[in-house]
Amino acid sequence: MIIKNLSVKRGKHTILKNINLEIKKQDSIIGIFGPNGAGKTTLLSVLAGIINKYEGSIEGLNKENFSFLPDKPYIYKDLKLKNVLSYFDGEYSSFNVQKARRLLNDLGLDENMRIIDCSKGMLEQIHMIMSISREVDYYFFDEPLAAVDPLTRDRLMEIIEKEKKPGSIVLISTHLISDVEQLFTDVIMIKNGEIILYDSVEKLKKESGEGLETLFKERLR
Ligand SMILES: Nc1ncnc2c1ncn2[C@@H]1O[C@H](COP(=O)(O)OP(=O)(O)OP(=O)(O)O)[C@@H](O)[C@H]1O
Repeated sequence: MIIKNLSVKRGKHTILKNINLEIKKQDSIIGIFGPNGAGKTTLLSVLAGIINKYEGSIEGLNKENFSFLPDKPYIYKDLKLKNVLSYFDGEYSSFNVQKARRLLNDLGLDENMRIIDCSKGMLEQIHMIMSISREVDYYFFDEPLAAVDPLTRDRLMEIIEKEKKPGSIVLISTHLISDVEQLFTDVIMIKNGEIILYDSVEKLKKESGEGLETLFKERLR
């Protein structure tokens, strides 16, 4: 995926400023960090085609080769979980229904449960399972692990690592840096709509001798 000179404006306000990124390292899991309002959701929404008013170009993405998990629940509340499975199965040729069933079962989520009866954390798990069960080249997850308890968070992180399509690339925006930092191979930092850093975690840690959260606070001060 190659992003060239990407800018997003709302009236006089520029939300993303001339972003250039080449994201091509297979099997990378990239954390997108930045303060509130930095532009993380806007960037992921542009990549997912939700926002289509922008300047610049994005190469390498098409309707069928990415899976997007927005920061708010979007699954229709009146459905039972089994209907959600059927819906995804019919809607996306990339959806692996056996994988989704296995993961729901592993997490103890009953297919007969109605979405409206799910807790916030359960909803987050269901959305993640639906998203990761698509066999795609790119996964875009916007703040996916905010509502789950620490044990479930660990299990979901394991699921992201193990269950994504082999060779695929995952972009995850999050504020939970220290909780999830072992998941990331690379980091993108955004400040005021600009990319101020894109590097591998290994290199950053070696250079600074710090954890990612300390680095984040230093760079974004
Ligand atoms: N529809 C809109 N109209 C005007 N401004 C917007 C709109 N959507 C987002 N913005 C502005 O764009 C900026 C970036 O917002 P965005 O949601 O991308 O940030 P974020 O990094 O995801 O923040 P957070 O960490 O709080 O979720 C903010 O200043 C926000 O006010």
